[in-house]
This record gives sequence, structure tokens and C-alpha cells, in this order.
Amino acid sequence: MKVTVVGAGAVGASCAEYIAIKNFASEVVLVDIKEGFAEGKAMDLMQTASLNGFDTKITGATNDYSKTAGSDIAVITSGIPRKPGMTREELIGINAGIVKSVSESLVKHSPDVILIVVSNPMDTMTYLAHKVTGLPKNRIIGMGGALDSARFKYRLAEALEAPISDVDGMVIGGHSDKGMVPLTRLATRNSVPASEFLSEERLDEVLQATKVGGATLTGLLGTSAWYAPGAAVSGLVQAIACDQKKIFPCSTLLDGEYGLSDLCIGVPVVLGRNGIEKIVEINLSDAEKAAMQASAEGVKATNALI
Ligand SMILES: NC(=O)c1ccc[n+]([C@@H]2O[C@H](COP(=O)([O-])OP(=O)(O)OC[C@H]3O[C@@H](n4cnc5c(N)ncnc54)[C@H](O)[C@@H]3O)[C@@H](O)[C@H]2O)c1
Ligand SMILES: O=C(O)C[C@H](O)C(=O)O
Repeated sequence: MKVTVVGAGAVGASCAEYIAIKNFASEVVLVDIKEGFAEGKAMDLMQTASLNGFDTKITGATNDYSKTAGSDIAVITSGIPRKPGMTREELIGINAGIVKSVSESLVKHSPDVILIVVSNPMDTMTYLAHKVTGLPKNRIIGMGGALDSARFKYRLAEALEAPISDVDGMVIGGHSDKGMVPLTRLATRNSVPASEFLSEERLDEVLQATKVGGATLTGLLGTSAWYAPGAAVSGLVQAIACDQKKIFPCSTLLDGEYGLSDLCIGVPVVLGRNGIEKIVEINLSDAEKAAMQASAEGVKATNALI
């Protein structure tokens, strides 16, 4: 299993590290446009192999896509991150050009690749990758919901004063401060609805904190987060590589599902060796449907800018 990660910055390197530590891929190729940067990150990570006990071979390349040839999965993290006070949508001007050229180069050298798009604004960049490559829709996956759901579980556990392993919850919708739809109605603590333990008001606080999870971290760090994003990507890569058939909320091209078409937005999907093997349609309440509709309108407004 060969995995390419484009962008050896904060998220790309974290993603490569988690993939290597989980020890399921034979090879990870890091690519960056900055001379020597991916090679340096790869060497540093390889020097953790004997310490962390993995056999994955990590190599680096400066903008040389011949090194990525024959990749099974490629992750696109290249592009600029936001700074405090910015929205993800404001990154579109620079990141659209980067994602376009990187997607083209990846598919040219690996025609059977499954693409995972991370660069922001992620739902629009996933849609752009479709327009540019024309790959079948099961082979282009946007990562956002897996991260947002991890943040939702963190906030739920905090409110419930419970261990995170005891809670479950999912976030669908667009990966944006306004567009996320945390499904508080379906959140549980060990199979018991979270609403049995928390007031409507407290659940709404959890929902609001989840939606601005990325902005909160950007305010604290001065740039956007990388550990949880890297871990979330590695989970998707592992589900595909190991044909796990796990459900994750991912951004995918919709064609009537959830009453939406011609956009990429986060919905639950089954991930396996063929990428997105199924879009899972769950029954939403009227309020959740309205939130999804509003989220889709936001994503479409950003799509109109590419
Ligand atoms: N979808 C998500 O959940 C999620 C989570 C975190 C970050 N992000 C996004 O991921 C992107 C990367 O964030 P980061 O913190 O790693 O930024 P970063 O600046 O640390 O790293 C980005 C890297 O991309 C490289 N790069 C730029 N243009 C390139 C090109 N044409 N080809 C190859 N490499 C190129 C840069 O040299 C840099 O090393 C940002 O757009 C950020 O908003 C998305
Ligand atoms: O917040 C950001 O801009 C980066 C990423 O989308 C995140 O949610 O951490």
C-alpha cells in the first residue's frame, strides 16, 4: 500500500506520522514545493521508526511527482492555513490554484488513485478536485467530518464528565464555522442518549463549541490545528487501506441524497478498499434538514467562486 501526502507542513507531517505509527502502509511519500522540506520531514520521521516500532518507509520529494507513481491513496494538504480572525473560505484565492495543479499531477502519475482532500475550504476544494480530474465519485473524499466529530466527542465528554471512549456523536454538513451540523439528537453515552444527562441548553453549548472548534484552536495557536487533523486523515486512510467498511462523515459529491445535488458536503459514508462504497442516508429531523439545507447553500456560494 503506497500513500502519497502532498504538503509536508503541519497537517501533512502529522498525517504521515500517524499513518506510519499505525504500521499498515508499506510506503508513504511526502511531497512539498519547498526545496528539501519534504525530504527533511521524511528523514526526521524515519529516525522515529526504531523508537516507535514501525516499518513503513517514508520518503520525501520536492515537487517530483514521478516519485508518487502508483500511489493507492493520495492526501492533499498543500495550501495555506488560516490565521486568527479569518474564515476557511478566505483561503480560496490561493488554495484553489494549488489544489488544481496538485490533483492534476497526482492523477497523471497514479490514474487509479483515491484522493483525500484536506486543504481548505475543504468542501469546495473536493468539488474542484472532481471538476479537474473527472475521477469517479467514490475516489474523491473530503476530510472534515471525521475531525469535527472528534471535536464533538471531546466537547460531549467534557459536558458529560465522562471518558471520551464512552461517548459517540457525529457531525455532518459543510466543514465551516457556520455550516457544521453536529447531531446532538443522536449523541450517546454508552448507548444512552446524551439528552438524558444534559439539558437542551448545555447540549446547545456543546454544539456551538464544536462548530467553532477550528477557529478556537487557530486563535490559541496563531495558525490552524494539525494533530487531530492528521489523526483524522490517518483514520480515513487506514479504513480504505485495510478495507474496514467503517462509517465516517466525509465530504462527497451528492446526486440527490439528502435532497442535495451538485456539491460536495459532509454526510455519513462507508469507507473501504474502493473508497466511498456507500452513502448512508439517515432520517434527519426537520431542524436538522433545515440546517443541512442552509449549510449546502453556504458551500454552493463558495463553489461559485472557483
Ligand atoms: N479539512 C480539514 O479538516 C483541515 C484541517 C487542518 C488544516 N486544513 C487545511 O490544510 C491546509 C494545510 O494546513 P497546514 O497547517 O499543514 O499548513 P502548512 O503551511 O503547515 O503546510 C502547507 C504546506 O503546503 C506546501 N505547499 C504549498 N503549495 C504547494 C504545492 N503547490 N505543492 C506542494 N506543496 C505545497 C507548503 O510549502 C507547506 O509546507 C490548509 O489549507 C488548512 O486550512 C484542513
Ligand atoms: O480551522 C481551520 O482552518 C483548519 C481546519 O479546517 C480545522 O478545522 O482544524
